[in-house]
Order: sequence, then C-alpha cells, then structure tokens
Amino acid sequence: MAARSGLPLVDGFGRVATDLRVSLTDRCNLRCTYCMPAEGLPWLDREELLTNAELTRLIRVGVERLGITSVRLTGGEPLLRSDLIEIVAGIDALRPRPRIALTTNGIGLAKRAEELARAGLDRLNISLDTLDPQTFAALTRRRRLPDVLAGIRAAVAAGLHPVKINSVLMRGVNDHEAAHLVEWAIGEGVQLRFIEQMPLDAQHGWRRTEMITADEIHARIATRFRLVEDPADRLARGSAPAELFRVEGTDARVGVIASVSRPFCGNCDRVRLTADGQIRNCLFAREESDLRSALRGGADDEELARRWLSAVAGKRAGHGIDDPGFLQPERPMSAIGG
Ligand SMILES: Nc1nc2c(ncn2[C@@H]2O[C@H](COP(=O)(O)OP(=O)(O)OP(=O)(O)O)[C@@H](O)[C@H]2O)c(=O)[nH]1
Ligand SMILES: C[S@@+](CC[C@H](N)C(=O)[O-])C[C@H]1O[C@@H](n2cnc3c(N)ncnc32)[C@H](O)[C@@H]1O
Ligand code: SF4
Ligand code: SF4
Repeated sequence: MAARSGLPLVDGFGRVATDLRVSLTDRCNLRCTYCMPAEGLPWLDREELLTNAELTRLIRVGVERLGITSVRLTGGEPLLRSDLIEIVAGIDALRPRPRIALTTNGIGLAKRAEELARAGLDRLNISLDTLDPQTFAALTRRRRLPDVLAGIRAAVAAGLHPVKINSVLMRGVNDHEAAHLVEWAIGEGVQLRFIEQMPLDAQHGWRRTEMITADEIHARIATRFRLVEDPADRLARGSAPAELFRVEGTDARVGVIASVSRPFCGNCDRVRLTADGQIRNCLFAREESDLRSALRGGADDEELARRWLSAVAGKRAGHGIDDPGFLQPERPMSAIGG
C-alpha cells in the first residue's frame, strides 16, 4: 500500500514519533568508559555512511510526509562530520522547518558554535561529567577538559539558549561531584541534567546494582542544595526525558533523566536514523529497517515513507531493562545515536 502524504509515525500503543534523532557518524574523539572501550570500535567505512544529500533526502521525507517536527543531530561525535554546517543548513531549508538541535561532547565547538547558529542550529546539549581534569582523563581517556569548557562558553556566547549539559554519574568515579556540578552550572547559566547510566555500552559492562539511581543523584545534590518541584515544570514536561527541579533560592533548573528507574517510554515520541541509514524505532530496538539500501536502490519518497511507517508501527511498549529476558541491543549507543 502506498503512503499518502502527512501520515503520522504511529505505533501500536498510539504513540506518535515526531522527534527524529540522526546519528551523523559512529566515530568519536573521546572514549567515555560508559560508552566504548579504550581502543575504540570497528568504525563504519566511509561508503557505508549516508552522504549529506542522502541524509537530507531522508529527513525531508520525515518532515514532508511523516510529521517529523524536530531533528536532533548526534552520534558518535557529530562535530567530526566535516560537512556538519552544510547538513544543518540543508535541514534549515526544509519546509515545514523542523527545530534543529545537536548533542555533542563539545570538542571543537569553540571554533564552530557561531557558524552553527548562523546555519540554523536552534539548540545544543553538551556532555560533561566532571570538572576535575584528572577525573575527566580517567573517564574519557583523553585530556580534553579545557576544550569542552571552551565549547560550552562559546555555545552560550552564540546565543544557543538554553544550553543543556548532560552528566552521567559513575559510582566512585564522579558521583561525589554532583553538588559541585550544580554550583558550576548555576554560575555558567546552563541547565544541568544528570543521567542514569543505561546498558548501551559496547563492552556490555553495565550492572543494575552499580548504576547511580535517580534517588542517589538527589541524595548527592541534597548535601548542598534543596531541589523543589515546580508544578509548571511537571505540566510542561510532555515527552521530555528530564524531570526538572528548581534549585531553591534561584531560578536555575536541574534535570534528572531516570531512564532506568523511572522510564518515560509511555510518552516516547522518538525515532532514530543511524549513520548508515537504518531506522530504529527505539534505543533498545532489536531490529532495524534498512532505508539506505532502499534509497540507493532507487526507491521513491513514497516507498521510503512506507518502510519508515512500518518500522515505527512495530515499536515495543518500552525498553524492558528490568524484564527477566532483557537483551542489550547489539549496537552500542555511539553507533545508534544517543
Ligand atoms: N531511554 C531513553 N533515553 C534517552 C532517549 N533519548 C535520550 N535519552 C537519554 O537522555 C540523555 C540526553 O539526551 P539528549 O541528546 O541531550 O537529548 P534530550 O534530553 O532528549 O533533549 P532535550 O531535552 O529536548 O534537549 C541521553 O544521554 C540519554 O541518556 C531515549 O529515546 N530513550
Ligand atoms: C552517545 S553520546 C553522542 C553525542 C556526543 N558524543 C556526546 O557525548 O554528547 C549522547 C549522550 O549519550 C550519553 N550516554 C552515552 N552512553 C550512555 C549510557 N551507557 N547510558 C546513558 N547515557 C549514555 C552521553 O553522556 C551523551 O550525553
Ligand atoms: S558518550 Fe559521546 S563523547 Fe563519550 S565516547 Fe560516547 S559518543 Fe564519544
Ligand atoms: S527506551 Fe525506547 S521507548 Fe523508551 S523512551 Fe527510549 S526510545 Fe522511547
């Protein structure tokens, strides 16, 4: 059956995907221990990656025919794509124009933040787990903390508001820094979000008992700050992964992304496109739908839309991390697009 234009990406539970997360590359210049091994991974070959033209075509199909209203560029490390500015400008030219966001480790951002904003980027999320150079080197296996801090300041200066900072807390590594990170974020005028670690690392080293839970995150922050729940934040949450809290005595918000202990799958509005052109209906999906082969085989927009609709229709209710038969997906977060 041919897809008519404007069909929503609806799944069997009535959820509608409007937020497309696109991985631009599986490569990275850091080696965060919760993400990949020290030696890196067998990266995709260049010809396996979607080109700028292929990416833009698929995103156009999502926007024009399938109700995609926001696009987040991620990876791997999206700033490693030399054609990133052209990719952003290509999405900016689509009609209806989707919101355009980027998730990055911030390395090299100091030089490119303004150019990205000019090309049409609306928002930026930057990952930073520690403010201590030694801990940064241990956690990411690279000595690049000053580059990340410079990138964050450049993003704020470029007006990419609000700049959000993602921090994964690891037991005995950086969890003692939670309150200090909150203090720093208030000073920098950025919104800090703490993330529960998920079983998506390439090494399959995640243990439920080792993960720092949302309750523990709150306890560590409470040593210095009181977080209060604002009913307006709760009402405005929608499908956002982060629960927001106001830091008492300030207007600053701190977010907690409790993907494991308080899953938000019931409100999920996400669908993913990997750097090699596979549609994944969930971070934890066990199947992918190969749009790249269809595209390179000459499929028209209608056929691409039909395949995409069918991929989303089969989405499961949730990630199932706590289910007895849970199996971690074969591809790690860096290859899926976090
Ligand atoms: N379980 C789950 N976790 C997700 C998903 N998307 C993002 N996350 C988690 O949320 C963290 C932050 O994601 P970001 O890429 O910054 O994007 P976001 O929080 O969705 O974006 P905004 O709140 O719109 O800025 C990621 O590092 C993941 O840990 C998802 O689809 N499912
Ligand atoms: C996979 S990275 C890709 C973009 C970019 N390289 C970065 O680090 O921001 C996206 C986000 O996923 C988070 N992440 C990576 N592995 C994770 C895991 N096992 N559990 C939870 N979040 C994870 C990172 O902290 C980062 O905020
Ligand atoms: S979390 Fe991001 S920066 Fe860290 S290794 Fe994974 S892809 Fe790279
Ligand atoms: S785990 Fe899957 S269903 Fe749950 S929020 Fe993430 S992408 Fe959506």
